[in-house]
Amino acid sequence: MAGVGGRAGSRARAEPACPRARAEPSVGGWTAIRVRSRPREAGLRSSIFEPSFVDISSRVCLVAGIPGRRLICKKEDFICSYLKICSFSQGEEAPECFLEISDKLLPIGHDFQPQTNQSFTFIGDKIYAVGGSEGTTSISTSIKVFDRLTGTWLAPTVFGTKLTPSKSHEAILLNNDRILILETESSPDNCIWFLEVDTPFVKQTRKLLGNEVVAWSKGVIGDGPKPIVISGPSGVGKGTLIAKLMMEFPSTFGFSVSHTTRAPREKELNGVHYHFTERSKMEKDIQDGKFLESALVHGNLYGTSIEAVETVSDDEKRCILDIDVQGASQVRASSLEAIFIFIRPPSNEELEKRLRARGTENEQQIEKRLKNAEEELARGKSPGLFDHFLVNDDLETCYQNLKTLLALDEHTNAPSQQCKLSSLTFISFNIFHLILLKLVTYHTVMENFKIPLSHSLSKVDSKILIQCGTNELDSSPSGMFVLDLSSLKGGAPGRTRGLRLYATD
Ligand SMILES: Nc1ncnc2c1ncn2[C@@H]1O[C@H](COP(=O)(O)OP(=O)(O)OP(=O)(O)O)[C@@H](O)[C@H]1O
Ligand SMILES: Nc1nc2c(ncn2[C@@H]2O[C@H](COP(=O)(O)O)[C@@H](O)[C@H]2O)c(=O)[nH]1
Repeated sequence: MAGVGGRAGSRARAEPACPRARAEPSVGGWTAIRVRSRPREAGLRSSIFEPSFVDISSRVCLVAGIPGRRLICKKEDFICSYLKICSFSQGEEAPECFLEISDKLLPIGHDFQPQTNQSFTFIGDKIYAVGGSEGTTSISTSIKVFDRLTGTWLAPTVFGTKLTPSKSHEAILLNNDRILILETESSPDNCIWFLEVDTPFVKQTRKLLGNEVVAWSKGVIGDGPKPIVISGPSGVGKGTLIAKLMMEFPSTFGFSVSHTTRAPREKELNGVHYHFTERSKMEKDIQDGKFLESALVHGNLYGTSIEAVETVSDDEKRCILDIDVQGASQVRASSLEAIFIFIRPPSNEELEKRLRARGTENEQQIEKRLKNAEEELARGKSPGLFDHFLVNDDLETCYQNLKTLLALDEHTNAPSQQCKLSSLTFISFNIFHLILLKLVTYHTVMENFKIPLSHSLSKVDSKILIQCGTNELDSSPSGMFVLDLSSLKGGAPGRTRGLRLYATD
């Protein structure tokens, strides 16, 4: 049984004595029903849970939830299959079968009480309860999963950057594998989150851990920059090139600090160059699904933790990973969606010269690294693994090529908006002025965009229509907005990019 999430009521109203529900306009088969109260004359024991009632076609129907909460119900799925069994006329005793079913539907009254600002999303036999708070104005970020088959609550392992608490949120199921969480009254760069519940990343991690797994991924308006994976044999100059990039663009790039079991070199700092760690600890963390990738390289364990990548994204920077070819192919298979760059040496002799000149390995280790370099150079050619190849002969030339590839060289370094505008200067003044005005209006609207408490949502295909009501207390714009999810990219462990947000008439 598929279903949708309902948002906990942020605008609870006084309960009338009689059940009344106002069916709001149906969009794409979805009907929003505002549930107001429980009928006294129904004579239902409310101890099982606090049910809400709606009056549809002169039948009193029970809806799981709390009075005052607004539920969004899809006729064919949630409500109908539910109503068929448990609808009963106003004033009738509730049938026994209903009590049984309601128990399984939401285990409220047992070890769980629904809370304010908590949403429930029904996916198959699971119910995902997100957020909730008792008596406070902010939601917690807790997630509970109820398994209706076993009637038990599961404690999921939660990956990813947890959403920032807000006063209330909406939960909308997408593709049965993730729940879109829209936080009200939050800024546009902080209000869109995805709770992945059955994406490839979640499936894979669930298999690894053998228990329930969910993962947060923050939504990004626009395409956002992809992370960069840099690979190549030891001594080719990856670290040198990355250091130059970080030095020139300190606010653009962030380095993914790997874990390793190798001993620190002189001048290497724990937490800066690597997280130096015990093998048993790292193996356990890998088993616990904390790593995006890991590999045995030159006899030591190396790996990129999910946290390492998230830390850079949380800093709003573009993540750079310096990893070997095995790691690169694991990242390629993940949902990180990065740009993969392979650095080649001008010759084997030059590679050996650089490794020796670096003076960080003993003879035995140098020989091991040189031998592994042959294999790495061969594996680097694997079809579809790397997007770009650079030869690091002259360092400055290679660095310039890397910057060109990343669109960072002087000609393309200007912000895209400026480029767009400068090309418009050739267009007649009036058209230019009009477009400029539209752009400025658009950006002002979008910068200020936040979903006010007073709003309604509907889902049409891959678009979420957000009708924002006027709120005298804040300056958030009113009107209809569209959140277009048709080109989603990436996802946990990382950002979900490719979202479009625009105002519409
Ligand atoms: N183009 C270049 N020409 C000459 N020397 C270089 C060049 N690029 C890097 N080097 C030097 O080569 C050595 C190895 O470089 P670096 O440590 O950056 O390699 P790496 O690929 O990061 O190695 P590892 O994979 O072992 O971490 C360093 O001493 C560095 O200064
Ligand atoms: N698969 C991974 N490989 C990694 C990671 N961090 C570094 N590396 C690679 O290891 C070798 C050796 O590094 P060194 O610092 O000991 O010289 C080098 O090729 C790195 O790219 C990682 O997290 N995962």
